[in-house]
Amino acid sequence: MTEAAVRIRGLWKRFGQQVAVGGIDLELPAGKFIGLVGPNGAGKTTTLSMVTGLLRPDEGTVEIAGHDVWRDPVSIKARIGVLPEGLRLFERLSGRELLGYSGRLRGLPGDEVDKRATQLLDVLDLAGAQHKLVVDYSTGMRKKIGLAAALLHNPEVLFLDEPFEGVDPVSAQTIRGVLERYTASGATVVFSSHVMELVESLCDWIAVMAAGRIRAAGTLDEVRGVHPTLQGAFLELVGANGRDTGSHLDWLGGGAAR
Ligand SMILES: Nc1ncnc2c1ncn2[C@@H]1O[C@H](COP(=O)(O)OP(=O)(O)OP(=O)(O)O)[C@@H](O)[C@H]1O
Repeated sequence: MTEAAVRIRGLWKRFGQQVAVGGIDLELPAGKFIGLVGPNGAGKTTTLSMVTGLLRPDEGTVEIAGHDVWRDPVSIKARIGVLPEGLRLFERLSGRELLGYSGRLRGLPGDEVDKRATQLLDVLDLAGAQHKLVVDYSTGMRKKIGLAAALLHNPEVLFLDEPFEGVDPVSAQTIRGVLERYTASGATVVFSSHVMELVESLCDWIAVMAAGRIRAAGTLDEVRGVHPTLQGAFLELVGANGRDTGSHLDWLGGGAAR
């Protein structure tokens, strides 16, 4: 039995009448590349926000490496790295300054921060843009500098909300390599994505969410079950098989304005 990196029990979050997360119990195994997948509005971001201490749950507990996220926030924050959705960065700092600031905030010595920042900027192909202000970065560059800031203190568990969105294929390959190396050393990556092929090729372990609940969780083979692809299993698990794909939009196409 593998040790759990993250233990979620009875997690709930409501926004008014809307139940965003409706009672999740989940243990995420340590040292794995874990994919959290689900359709739009399934509750992935809300779950990740509660798990990383960014959003207070209505009910339930989350433990990371045996520490309660909401009772022991300081020790948790030293152990995790987070690339949140809608990442807010210090826009008026350059990429290098941002890493310098993040590293010092984490209590790392200045020369170690400089060394790690140089290596991360190189690996993520941001060295040429390191003195540019973050406000002038492209979407993909923002993801990469956010990822570098999340990795700088070598966390035990890394949480990434849609890390590959807006990232070009070359950078995606690099990010993948960095993350594979990171998990091979025993660390855990938890990431959310809509791209099933990507999840299928990267993840050892998957949790499928829909309407605020976990529909399936386990190894890739367990979640795929009898389906040849994760996409097939996903569509069945979230109840989207046989859904109308727009056949009634008979006015669409052909280019003639009518
Ligand atoms: N701050 C908020 N106020 C009100 N409703 C919210 C809020 N945040 C999320 N919700 C609602 O909670 C539900 C889950 O949203 P969430 O962003 O967690 O889904 P998601 O799985 O991350 O979706 P996506 O894949 O589209 O990013 C949605 O119905 C959403 O409208």
